[in-house]
Amino acid sequence: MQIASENMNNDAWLKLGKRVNTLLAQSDVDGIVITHGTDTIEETAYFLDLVVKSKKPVVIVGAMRPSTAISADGPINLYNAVLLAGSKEAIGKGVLVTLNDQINAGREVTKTNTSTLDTFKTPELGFLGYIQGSKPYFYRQSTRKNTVDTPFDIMNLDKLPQVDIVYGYANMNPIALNAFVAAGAQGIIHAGVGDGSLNNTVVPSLTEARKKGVVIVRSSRVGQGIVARNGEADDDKLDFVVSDTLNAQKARILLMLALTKTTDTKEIQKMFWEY
Ligand SMILES: NC(=O)CC[C@H](N)C(=O)O
Repeated sequence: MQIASENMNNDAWLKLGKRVNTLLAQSDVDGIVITHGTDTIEETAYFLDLVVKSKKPVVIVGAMRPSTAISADGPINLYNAVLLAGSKEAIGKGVLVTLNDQINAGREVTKTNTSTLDTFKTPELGFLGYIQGSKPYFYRQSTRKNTVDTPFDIMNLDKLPQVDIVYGYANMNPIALNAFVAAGAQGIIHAGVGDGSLNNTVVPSLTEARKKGVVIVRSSRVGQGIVARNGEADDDKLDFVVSDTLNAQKARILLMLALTKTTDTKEIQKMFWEY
């Protein structure tokens, strides 16, 4: 597909995931490079990290400068991506993202700057390694399960459950949340302030939604750190799930896939601690 990545959607992810799995099952394919717009690279990377059923390298790559710019970064990024996807070092590391001579994990990478070349980062936890002189150098690896070690199988799916994101802010109101639930959301990611705090104005609607069976995940708008269970809300009583370190857009990916397996909030919580 040739789309701007702001137009990425669930159907395209399913199509891409199936294609990647089909190609990786071939013995003459050693790895895959996917070129991708940078706006939603982090979502596609985590989606594939959870649904690809192979240890062969899958590398997603983008460029921050247009090809017409002075010192465009596309050519070097693409070159690095191909060598990474063909390297032994990248086998079993999950889906990887490379730009700017750095390698990040699909679960953790996020776009941190609207425009600069060094925009892709793994805040605090750090990137996995460098590519220098046509060689990948790895220093660390995510401890979270990916690819062959997750239970998610998309090969027979033609739709993903509706999960929407509600953003927290001072003077928040429940209008958007109520609209998502009325429109059939099966899951809501609440990107709360601080460590996932809930404004009093949305608690009744969240509680009501949960009673209707909607799974509520408390994430944070901060972008770094853990949202811990029973921290800023009584998750046990409310029967909510916490996102651990996943930002809202990544929590949405995991919750969609989790809901293809179960609606049990205890099981879903375990997934957020495991993947
Ligand atoms: N720098 C880019 O990747 C282009 C941004 C574009 N909006 C996209 O994500 O597809």
